[in-house]
Amino acid sequence: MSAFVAFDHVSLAYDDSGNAIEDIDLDIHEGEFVAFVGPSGCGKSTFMKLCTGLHAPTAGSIKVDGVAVTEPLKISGMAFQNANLLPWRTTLDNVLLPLEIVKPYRHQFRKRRKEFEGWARDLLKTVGLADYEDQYPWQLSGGMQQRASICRALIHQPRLLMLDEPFGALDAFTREELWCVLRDLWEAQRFTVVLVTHDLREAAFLADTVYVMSSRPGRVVERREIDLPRPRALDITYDKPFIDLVHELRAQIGEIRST
Ligand SMILES: Nc1ncnc2c1ncn2[C@@H]1O[C@H](COP(=O)(O)OP(=O)(O)OP(=O)(O)O)[C@@H](O)[C@H]1O
Repeated sequence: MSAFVAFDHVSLAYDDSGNAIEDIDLDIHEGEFVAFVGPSGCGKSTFMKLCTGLHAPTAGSIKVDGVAVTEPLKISGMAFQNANLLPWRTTLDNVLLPLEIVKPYRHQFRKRRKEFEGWARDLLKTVGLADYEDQYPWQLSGGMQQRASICRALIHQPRLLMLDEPFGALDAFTREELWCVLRDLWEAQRFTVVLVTHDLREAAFLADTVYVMSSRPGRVVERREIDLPRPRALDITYDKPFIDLVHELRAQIGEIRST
């Protein structure tokens, strides 16, 4: 299988203080769900910026879908720790936003608005927000806002979904609920996912492959395939194989932090 995202010995130095990430060499296949974990400051967000063309590498090269990344990618959707919904727009209108901005949809927006609203409504229904389409962000809980933010990231049917700590600000129960929301969306649509997280359980539950990064300069020190069968139910997170796996990942990061 050829790589969908290909990092070929990539390094990035933001300034003359040295590399933020160094010699990242990896392939992500189309439809794969990968997670990046590592100590704070190891370069997880930097990896995302490189992957989506928000920064250019200082060494090495990056290809997405066989094409060198030289400008911001149009085939990606993104969600972050803060939902960042626009407070003056309803949930539905927030979800529609990328279609007003991203090519080729923006030129068709007026003409196809009803159809696009249908897409947004379908997504909102999938994540349990059917009754909140007309509410404003301040009328939603943090978990609901993050659900809407994931819908917004997916509305233009991106082939690559980039998630930077998307559930980091949520309580443990809501977080686990949203793992399942994301799992179901991914099972149904099989877009490629790059998830950056501090939560090792989250990485192990959701991902096919977990990359562990070292402290600055961030290098990939471990590639771990998660061979737990799919679809995965939350219950598996209480089973021994899962707990052992998370312990191993934790021990590895502990080692990195102490060196
Ligand atoms: N725009 C920038 N200019 C200069 N240095 C930067 C910039 N962005 C990040 N860095 C540095 O690059 C390194 C990696 O930062 P990055 O945000 O990618 O790490 P991270 O693993 O996502 O961190 P965290 O887990 O704390 O979110 C850090 O040392 C950071 O200070």
